[in-house]
Amino acid sequence: MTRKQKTLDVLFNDPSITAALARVNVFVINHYSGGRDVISSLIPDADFAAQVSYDPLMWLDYVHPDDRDVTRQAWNDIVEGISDVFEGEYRFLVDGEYRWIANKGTVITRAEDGMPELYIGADRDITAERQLCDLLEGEKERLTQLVIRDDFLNIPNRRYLETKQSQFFIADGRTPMAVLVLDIDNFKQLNTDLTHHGCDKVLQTFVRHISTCLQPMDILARYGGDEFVLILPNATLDDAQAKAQCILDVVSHIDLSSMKDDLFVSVSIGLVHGLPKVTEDFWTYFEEADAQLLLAKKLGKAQIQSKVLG
Ligand SMILES: Nc1nc2c(ncn2[C@@H]2O[C@H](COP(=O)(O)OP(=O)(O)OP(=O)(O)O)[C@@H](O)[C@H]2O)c(=O)[nH]1
Repeated sequence: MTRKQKTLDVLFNDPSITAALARVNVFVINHYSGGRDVISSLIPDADFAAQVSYDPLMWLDYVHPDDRDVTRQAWNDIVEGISDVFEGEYRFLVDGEYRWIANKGTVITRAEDGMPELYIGADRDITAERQLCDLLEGEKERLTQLVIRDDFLNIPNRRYLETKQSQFFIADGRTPMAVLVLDIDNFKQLNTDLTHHGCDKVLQTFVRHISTCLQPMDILARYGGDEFVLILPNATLDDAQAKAQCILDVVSHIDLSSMKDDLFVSVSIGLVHGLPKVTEDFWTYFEEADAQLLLAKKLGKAQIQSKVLG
């Protein structure tokens, strides 16, 4: 008896070994001309087991359509003899439902035509692990959103500006960028006139009004208190100045008469525009815009001061 036949006898003809292998998620497939033997831990599907044709690609029909192309590519390397070792994670039809399976295995022998003959691998149902990972990922994303958003005004906060710069600030020397720093004028006095609670409402109204000047890709963040940052990726200087003017106008139309007569709101804006260089970051632009804001305050408030960075 050949060494190979001995191996096959042990694997397939000793029921205790067959059962033990399946229990520890080891599966073995022996293809031979005209049929195949399978020891399987996770492929109890009667339909699959009943298939006898020698088609090493047939099992891919049981892989979820969304995972099939990637799995097929990896398995093709095995079939074509490019590699003997296979590793993959995919959804597989087990007893009528798709389960996530991790499969790692290797071809032990090939037939004369080079096709895989004896394949041994370990497969594991990782559905519960995947579900837990998805749950944790979702929770992580939810917590991240909580940390980088101002939950009172429902816009990004300072931490967003500090941690997500790569998402909104392109510094390649050729992409235009405008950064505006906005600060409500005389908010301290307004707090005295309208109470802190009343001014909280003003902050919400302020954000609602400003939003009418913005487009989806513009980012309005609360820096803190009554100070806000507006990032206008890809904006021309004219666009940025038009938006700043729009903000000045809509804020001047905020109606406080339901709270108190003869009160109005205004905002001062520092605007910086340029083509950020690789040596610059968001804070370079922020500092310059903040300096322009200070100038606007000094020159009488309710105005825009701009600077173009070289
Ligand atoms: N109602 C309310 N007030 C806040 C909040 N955060 C900060 N403030 C108040 O906003 C005021 C900010 O005042 P400043 O910006 O320093 O000064 P200002 O009176 O606006 O003066 P200028 O900025 O020079 O026009 C302070 O009185 C803070 O207590 C908030 O969340 N709600």
